Order: sequence, then C-alpha cells, then structure tokens
Amino acid sequence: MEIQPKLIVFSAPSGAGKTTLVRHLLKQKELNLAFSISAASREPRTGEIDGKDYYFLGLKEFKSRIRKEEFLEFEEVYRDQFYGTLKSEVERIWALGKHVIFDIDVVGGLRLKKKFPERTLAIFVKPPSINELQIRLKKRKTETPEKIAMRVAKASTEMATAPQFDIIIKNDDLNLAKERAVQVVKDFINQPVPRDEEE
Ligand SMILES: Nc1ncnc2c1ncn2[C@@H]1O[C@H](COP(=O)(O)OP(=O)(O)OP(=O)(O)O)[C@@H](O)[C@H]1O
Ligand SMILES: Nc1nc2c(ncn2[C@@H]2O[C@H](COP(=O)(O)O)[C@@H](O)[C@H]2O)c(=O)[nH]1
Repeated sequence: MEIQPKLIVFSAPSGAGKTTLVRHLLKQKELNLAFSISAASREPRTGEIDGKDYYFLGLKEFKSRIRKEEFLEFEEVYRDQFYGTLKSEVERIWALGKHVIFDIDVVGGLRLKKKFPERTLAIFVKPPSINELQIRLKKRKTETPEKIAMRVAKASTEMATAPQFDIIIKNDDLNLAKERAVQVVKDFINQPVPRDEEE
C-alpha cells in the first residue's frame, strides 16, 4: 500500500526533551518514521557523527548552501550557529516511503507547518519550567555554562509560541510524555491527507 508521506515536527526550547522523544518514536517501527538529519554550522560534540546526528557543514559551507537555495528552512538559532533542513533530505526520506520526523527550533517548526499545512503535525514540547531546562542542560553536560545561559535566555520567547502549534506535549513525567507522543503521531499518520496537498 502506498503511504502519503507526512511531516512530524518536534519543537521546543533547548533542554525540553525533543531529542529524547524523537528517539523514542524512531524505535516504534510500525510508525514508519525516518529522522530528518539537519545541517548545522557548529562543530560536532563528542560522540556525534557526521551524517547521522547532523550534516556538519561549518559556517562557510552553510552560508554557501543558503545562497544556492538548498534549504527548505534554516535559522540562526543562536549567534553564528545556523541549523537547517536541506530539501534533499526530505526528498531522500520520502523516496524511502517513510514519514519524516524533525527535531528543530520553534521558528523552523512553524515555517514547515506553513509550507505543508495539511501534511504536517507540529508538536511543541513543554518543559515544567524554565528553571528545569537549566537543570536538564547542566546534567546533560554538552554545553558550557555560557552556552546554557544563551539557550535559557531564549526560552521564554520560545515558550510564547506554544499556542501556534497543533499539539502541546508536557514533558514532566517522561514516560507519560512518551506515551502521548506515540499516540498523537499514530493518530496523525493514520489520517488521510486532504486532496489539495496530495502530490
Ligand atoms: N521528562 C524528563 N525529566 C528529566 N529529564 C529529562 C526529561 N526529558 C528529557 N530529559 C533529559 O533532559 C536533557 C535534555 O533533553 P533533550 O536532549 O532531549 O532536549 P532537547 O529539547 O532535544 O534539547 P536541544 O534542543 O538542546 O537539543 C537530556 O539529558 C534528557 O535525558
Ligand atoms: N530551524 C532549525 N532548527 C534546528 C534544526 N536542527 C536543529 N535545530 C535546533 O537547533 C537547536 C540546537 O541544537 P543542538 O543540537 O545544538 O542542541 C535545537 O533547538 C534544535 O532543535 C533545523 O534543521 N532547523
């Protein structure tokens, strides 16, 4: 049976738990999801693999790809740190007959929703508080204190975008959040795409 490929977007402030929920969903094979590997201008963290976690392009190459209009969306999420979805990445996943799942910032998430309104489910992951974000990021040990401060400083503006998303998942109790994520994604991919957005 042919599938109607969809876009599942997870957006939130840094530390809310997007990656954790997306990884959980990718383990549910019956959902037929593939992760959209974003391009990033930053350096890889210890353990991150080029072509698996991100396409690590560096700033010069990233800007050159912007000029060549290779992105479906991109954003300077933090100062001099660009992230974006390459058009080729979404095409690659759709050619595999899979739905695309994204872990991207709130601006990028809403941009994709605007581009493909009917075939996108835009999910906002809501942390219990901004203070909790700081605690989680500290525990994650991937960012310097300065970078954590920069990420947390942006969080309240990002939280204000929550009502523009289709669904808000509160990520306080992680198991409950995982269950709800599986349920809403399952419901969405089982819905038909309205005719005007069919290819
Ligand atoms: N419900 C939760 N309770 C406690 N810790 C959590 C919960 N959900 C996720 N975490 C932890 O919080 C940290 C941040 O989670 P994660 O990396 O998934 O966030 P993120 O939104 O993807 O952040 P970023 O945008 O920086 O990539 C991780 O160490 C994760 O294990
Ligand atoms: N607009 C986009 N935002 C993206 C994309 N890929 C990741 N991101 C967001 O960047 C921050 C920081 O990520 P980190 O890996 O450095 O912690 C986070 O909010 C991501 O969701 C993208 O393609 N477009």
